[in-house]
This record gives sequence, structure tokens and C-alpha cells, in this order.
Amino acid sequence: MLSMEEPNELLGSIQFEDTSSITVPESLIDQVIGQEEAVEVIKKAAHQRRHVMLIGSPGTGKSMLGKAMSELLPVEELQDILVYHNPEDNNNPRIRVVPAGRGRQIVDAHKMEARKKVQTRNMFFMLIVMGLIVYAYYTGQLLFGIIAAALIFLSMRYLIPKEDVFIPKLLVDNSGKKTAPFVDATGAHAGALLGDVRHDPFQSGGLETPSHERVECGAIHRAHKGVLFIDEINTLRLESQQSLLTALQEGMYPITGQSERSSGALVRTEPVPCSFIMVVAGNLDAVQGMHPALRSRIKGYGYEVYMRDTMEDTVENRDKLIRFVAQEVVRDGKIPHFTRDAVAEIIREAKRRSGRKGHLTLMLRDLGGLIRVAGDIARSEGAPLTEARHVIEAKKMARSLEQQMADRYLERRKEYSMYKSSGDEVGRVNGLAVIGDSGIVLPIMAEVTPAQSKEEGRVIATGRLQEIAKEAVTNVSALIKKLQGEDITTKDVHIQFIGTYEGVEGDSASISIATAVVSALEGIPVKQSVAMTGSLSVRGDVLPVGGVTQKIEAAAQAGIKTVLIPKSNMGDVLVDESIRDKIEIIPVSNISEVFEYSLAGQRSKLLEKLRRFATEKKIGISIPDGIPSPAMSIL
Ligand SMILES: Nc1ncnc2c1ncn2[C@@H]1O[C@H](COP(=O)(O)OP(=O)(O)OP(=O)(O)O)[C@@H](O)[C@H]1O
Repeated sequence: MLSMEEPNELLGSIQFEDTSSITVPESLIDQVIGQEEAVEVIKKAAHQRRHVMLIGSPGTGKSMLGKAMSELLPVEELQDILVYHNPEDNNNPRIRVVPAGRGRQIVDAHKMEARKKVQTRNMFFMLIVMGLIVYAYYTGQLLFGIIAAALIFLSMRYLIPKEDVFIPKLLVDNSGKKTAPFVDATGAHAGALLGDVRHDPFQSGGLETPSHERVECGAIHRAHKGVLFIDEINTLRLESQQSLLTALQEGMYPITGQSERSSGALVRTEPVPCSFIMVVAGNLDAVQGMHPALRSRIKGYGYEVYMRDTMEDTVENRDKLIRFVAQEVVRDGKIPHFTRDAVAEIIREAKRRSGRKGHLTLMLRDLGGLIRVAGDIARSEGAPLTEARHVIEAKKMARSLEQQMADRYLERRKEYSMYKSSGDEVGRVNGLAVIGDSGIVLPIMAEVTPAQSKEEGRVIATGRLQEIAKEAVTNVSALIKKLQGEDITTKDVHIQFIGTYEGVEGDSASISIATAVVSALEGIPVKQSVAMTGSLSVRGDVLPVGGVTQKIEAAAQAGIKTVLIPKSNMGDVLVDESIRDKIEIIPVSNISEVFEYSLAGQRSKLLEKLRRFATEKKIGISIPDGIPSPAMSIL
């Protein structure tokens, strides 16, 4: 029996009145919560300059770890990078590396010198022109004087090189930096990643811009001696990944124009240093879409970490979450601190969102979102502290897009009575599914007809759930064969998922499909006040599924009275108080129990048959003796 915990039971061991008295660690690495393994790796990798790949769910702290790593790198090693005009080859600008802070001084010194030169030259020019004009005036050849002055002006403009050519450009400026650079190159195109040379529309006639001035550095260069962070590396083009690999291996990468049609493509600098540590992040897809050579480079010269989605619900970890609330308040800077009760409400939500018994969620970006919304509500009310009621209000407001979609969808369904929560009906089952992080009731209809094709029957299902439907039908076919004495594979089984749309994840619909099919085949009605979720093995065992809490919430909201969930999922049920009295939760471990609770009327014959087959041990399903144990309400 689960009960709601009092706020004090939810809090950890830290004594506090409100979060303002909680000390937030200064360094980012100490602020990371629940990812001890990743933190250890980041520390080690920073020390040994190794690359890191962080794989896991969004919002678990991957970019935070990348940033934290840059704080751990020695700031004394930082350098500035300058690009100079090359008098021997204008298209091959020179590169010079100096200690951080020197770059700006050098550029300033060159600018000063250039200004002095220009002043001297202008003075010289003025003197000559004035001399000429005086001479022309006295000799009466004014026109000649003006022409001569113009010629001198043009020769100075076009023949003498401009002073700015000699002023280097500061490509990478690390002056005054307190930490090593952290450069996020997520989704960067080739130019932004590897550097580029701008196009020059005036390529001659004294109007051209010196090529070194058109050189722009890339993220890899800005990350020199720091961290280059790339999320969703699979979205980077393979060519870019290849170049990234070269940059990693060489620690240098020349800059050239990325567009072939631009005049920048003619320019190629000397190799520019880019000795960075790469932190790659993403989900498992990112690993698959990654250039194999790049992956093997990280494997060979670095670490791979799989991020945690949840942490154990211990006093120590609750303390960390309390600190997290304080951290987020401080980071936001505008919202009021949280009271004890408000923090307890956040911890309750962290438990709920973990979806696992005895765990707390580590999807902390989302939880941080809830903290901010609650804080905003408190602030808009002018409250000095964020209270529990603000958090409860925020939970309603800060619903994810998927949740809002599901609610809207539910409203529409209610209007059109697309689902039923009372009465009995043959071949119709209230299944449960999850969209995003929200549950929905997913009615399933089954109809069994003689096969149209002579060779074999088919499973006909709508939409993307075809595969799941097939699997469920295959799993129950052995059972049905025994029950009916006939082969279901010689029949067509039509399955309809009512009102499904893209995004419904339905692998947990198999017991619902099995029940709908058996009901249609036997003509036994199904109680519409029951909803169910669970996977099914070929032996008839009900296997665990995800998102049970959200599914139960959805069922209760839809007015369903009883919900069947896999027995092994019982520990994952963390439903809110409001749901408590609305719905009875029955754990099931076997398909016979599912039938027992969901079929109405004539089911005893069917169950008797099931039992007989079980005792004959012809099929491997275990049937409970007598009437299955009384419904266990866990709320
Ligand atoms: N483990 C954590 N400890 C403390 N704060 C965290 C943690 N994970 C996330 N956060 C909070 O959430 C914010 C966002 O996290 P972050 O951007 O690092 O996630 P991510 O894993 O990189 O997500 P994505 O892959 O979507 O970019 C952080 O700035 C921090 O406030």
C-alpha cells in the first residue's frame, strides 16, 4: 500500500527554513547532481586531456558537464592566435601564436605604428603638393601644378602598399579569460566549425581587402586549449566530421574559404592551432550517425559515458535535490527562494517523474523548468518565498507540449464519446499508451473473420501499430488454438486502434490486443470500466511496461474504474493524491488474470478451459488456483 508522504518525510537531512540558507557550490562540476560516474570521468579526462562522449536523455546535464570541464582546464596555457599578411604570397596568410593577452597588445602596437606612418606620409604629401602649387603659381603654370598633384596622389594611393596590410588580425582572443574556452558547436555548418575566408567583391584596383583580414576562425580554433562541445553529432555532415577528425589528430587546421565560388576559396592560411578536448553528446542515435573513424578516435583516446536518467531515492540524494532547487533559484536570479514545503513538492514530482520505484528523476532541465514556473508564479503574486501551492499550480501550467496535446485530444474524445468507461462490449478494450510523458486511453477493437486468402490468415491493423498488433496476435494464437481447437492463423484478425496518431508508443498494448481478439473470437463482452497495459510473452505471462503512473492517471481522468497493470510494475506506481480514490489498480502477472478481471458474463467457461489446458501442461501458462487473489488496491 503506497501512501502520500508528508513534506517532512520527503525532505532529506539538510536543516533549512527556506533555500536561501543553502550554500551553492562555486564550481560547476560540484553543482552536477546524480551523475557521479560522468563527473569522475570529466575530472580524469580534463587532467589527462582526453575526449569524452556523453550519451543519454536530454536535459541530464551533458552540456553542463562540458562547461564544467572547461573550468577544470589550466587557464595559464591559454593562447592568442594572430593572422598576418604574407608579403610573399598574399593568398597564404601567416599564423602566429602568443600567450593570452599578448595578441591584443601586438595588434594595438601595429595600429599605432600604422597611424604614425600614415601621418608622416600625409605630411610629406601635403608638403609636396603645397610646394608644387606655390611653384606653379609663381611660374604661371597652375594647370600643370594641379595635374602633377593629382598624379602624385594616385601614385601614392595605388603604388605604395596600404598600412593596414601590416596590421595583423586577432583571430582568437583569450585576454582576460578566467577559464579555458567552452565552445558549443552544435549544429554548426562547415564554416562556423572549421573557419572560413570571406568573399571579396573588389579583388583588385586598390579596393581589395587584404586576404588575412577576411580570415574568420572556426569553433575548433576558438576552442584551442579548451573544450569543443558538440551535441547531436550525427546532425553534422560526414565531411565536417572527417575534417573534425583531421583537426583532432593534427591539433592544427588551416583556414580556407568554404564556398568554392567565393574568392575566399583561393586563400589558405598556414595551419592554425586547434588543440581542443572534444565533448560529444547525444542520444543513442547520435552514436549510430557518427563517423566510425571519429567514434573510434574517442574510444581509443577517451571515455564514453552513458548518463543516468534516475538516481536512487536516498536521504543523500534528496539532499542533493534540495541543493538543486537552491542552485536553480540562484542561477535564475529573479525568482524567490523556496520554502521547505515547496521543496518537498519538487521532490515528490522528482519521484513521480522517475517512473521507477525508489528513484528520483535526473531529467533536471525539465525539473528546473518547473522550479522556474513556480518561482514566476510566486513572483507575479509578489510573494517573498515560493510556496508549495505555487509548485502545484506550476505543475498544471508547466505541462509539456505532449501533455497539452494529450489533454486536448482527451477533450475531443470526450465530446465525441470516442471511449467508453461503462457497459460491456464484445471485441473492444480500453488499452493505455503514452505520448511524450503523458498517458492516454487507447481503445482497441478486434474483429475476427474467415481468411480471405486461402493459404493463411492475416493480421490487419491500422497505422504504425501494425507490428505490435502482429506480435500480440502471434503470442496469443497458441493460446487461442488450444481454447478454440481451431487455428487462428487461418483467420483474418482485424485490429483497429481508435483515433491513434503519430507519436503514440504502443508496445505495451499487447495484453489489450490479446483480450480484444479473444473477446471477438469467443463473443464474450469486455468490461468497458476496465483499462489495461502490459506486454505479453508467448507463454501468456504479463511483462512489465513503461509509463504506468501516467497511464493510470490517464485512465482515472477518463473515468475508468479499474486498471490492470503488470505485477512487476507495481513499484513504479507513483500517482497523485487526486487520483487516489478514483481508480482501483490491479496487478496481473498472467493473461488468465487479465481475462478474469476484464471479461464480463460468460467468462467462466473460458477460464475453466484455460485451467484445464494449464493442468494438462500442454501450454506453458500458469493459471492461478481458484479465483485469483483479491484485487490489490495500492493507493
Ligand atoms: N545533473 C545535473 N545536475 C545539476 N543540474 C542539472 C543536471 N542536469 C541538468 N541540469 C540543469 O538543466 C540545465 C540543462 O542541462 P544541460 O543543457 O546540461 O542538459 P543536456 O543533457 O546537455 O541536454 P541536451 O542534450 O538536450 O542539450 C542545466 O543548465 C542545469 O540547470
